[in-house]
Amino acid sequence: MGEDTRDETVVHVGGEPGTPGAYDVVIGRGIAGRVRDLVPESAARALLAHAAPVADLARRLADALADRGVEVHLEELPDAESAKTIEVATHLWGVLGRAGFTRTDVIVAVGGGAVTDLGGFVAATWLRGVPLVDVPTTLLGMVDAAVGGKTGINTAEGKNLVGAFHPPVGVLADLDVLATLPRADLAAGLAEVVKGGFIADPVILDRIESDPEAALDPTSDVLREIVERKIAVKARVVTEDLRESSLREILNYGHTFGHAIEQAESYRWRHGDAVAVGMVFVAELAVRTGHLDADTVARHRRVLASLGLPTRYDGASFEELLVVMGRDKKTRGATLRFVVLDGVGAPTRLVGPDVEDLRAAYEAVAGSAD
Ligand SMILES: NC(=O)c1ccc[n+]([C@@H]2O[C@H](COP(=O)([O-])OP(=O)(O)OC[C@H]3O[C@@H](n4cnc5c(N)ncnc54)[C@H](O)[C@@H]3O)[C@@H](O)[C@H]2O)c1
Ligand SMILES: O=C(O)C(=O)C[C@@H](O)[C@H](O)[C@H](O)COP(=O)(O)O
Ligand SMILES: [Zn+2]
Repeated sequence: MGEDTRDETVVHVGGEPGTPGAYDVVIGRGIAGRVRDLVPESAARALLAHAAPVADLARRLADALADRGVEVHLEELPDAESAKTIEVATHLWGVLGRAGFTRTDVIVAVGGGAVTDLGGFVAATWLRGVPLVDVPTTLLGMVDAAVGGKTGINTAEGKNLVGAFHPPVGVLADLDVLATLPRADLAAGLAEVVKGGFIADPVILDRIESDPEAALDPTSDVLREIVERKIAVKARVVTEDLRESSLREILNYGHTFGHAIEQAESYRWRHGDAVAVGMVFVAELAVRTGHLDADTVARHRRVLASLGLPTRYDGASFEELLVVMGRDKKTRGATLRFVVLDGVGAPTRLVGPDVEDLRAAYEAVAGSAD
């Protein structure tokens, strides 16, 4: 493992440092060696579960932990969403059981959001909870999935329907690992960054609008600034409301429709792409229900399109998507609930919208040009 440059920013999440559920997100460049500091001293064993494209990084992290005397078990996972299954979780529980993992041992998840969600779920459930270190290697993982403690897997009925809140003990976001990430995955990560702009931090939108190409360049200062801003938004929200009793719902902006697209398309759509369309849908819904002005909807389409993200969808029918949206975790009884905006940075809830308003928003998304 090379020398650290210690070009890093630390965002703290949770209560006082050292208290349960509190942890640091370390953001920087050339900082992979910091994994040694994030893995608890007490860990005698580490399960290092990783995505295939970052196998070299995983090996280097494993070597760094082995140098510290940790017994490391490396496991390469099926790609992307196919990692988030009960079969993969069962396989990892078997690895942990055979190796005798105890409550002081650690799981290190190295990959995109799919790997950190799955690794986090296994950490949450093994012995009812063991320490988790997240090393996100996609932009989306860094700005969203690895921060906040939501872990989970998919079932046949929908996205993330099984899971647990299980905060990591540390998150290592080394922007250098984004060098190999395809542009389409960078853009998908930026969809969640844009979400952070619309719900809480308009400066994010200003930065992207001023220079979308810089936002897509993992070596740029612009990308670093908006990554740090988005992580700060998420840290503030989950520190106040880890278990999504209220405020945390704002992080689900665009997700009710987005998750329905993902399931309807059998997870062939990237999560960030689906969320991009989901934000346009819910902005259209907000206009129809008297919350938002048309200019802000147009701004959604403009900023997303400037990053090459989709803003329209006409695959599955409205009726099909409505059924899936009914299984969204914000639904109460038969009442659908959406996060909508009263304006940029002013999220609120829309409870039980009229089905004709939902249909009109769907038609606006199905008919609009990218
Ligand atoms: N828990 C949360 O709060 C939360 C938040 C947002 C998203 N998510 C979940 O995250 C998942 C999406 O995450 P994602 O967008 O990172 O997708 P992903 O994990 O599927 O990764 C996208 C692709 O990039 C590859 N990859 C990873 N790192 C790479 C690298 N450095 N270079 C080249 N390729 C690399 C992966 O192998 C995969 O093929 C979804 O399942 C979504 O539900 C969870
Ligand atoms: O952290 C949250 O809370 C979010 O809603 C962040 C989302 O970007 C993320 O996709 C999350 O996994 C969605 O959660 P779910 O509860 O709708 O499954
Ligand atoms: Zn998301």
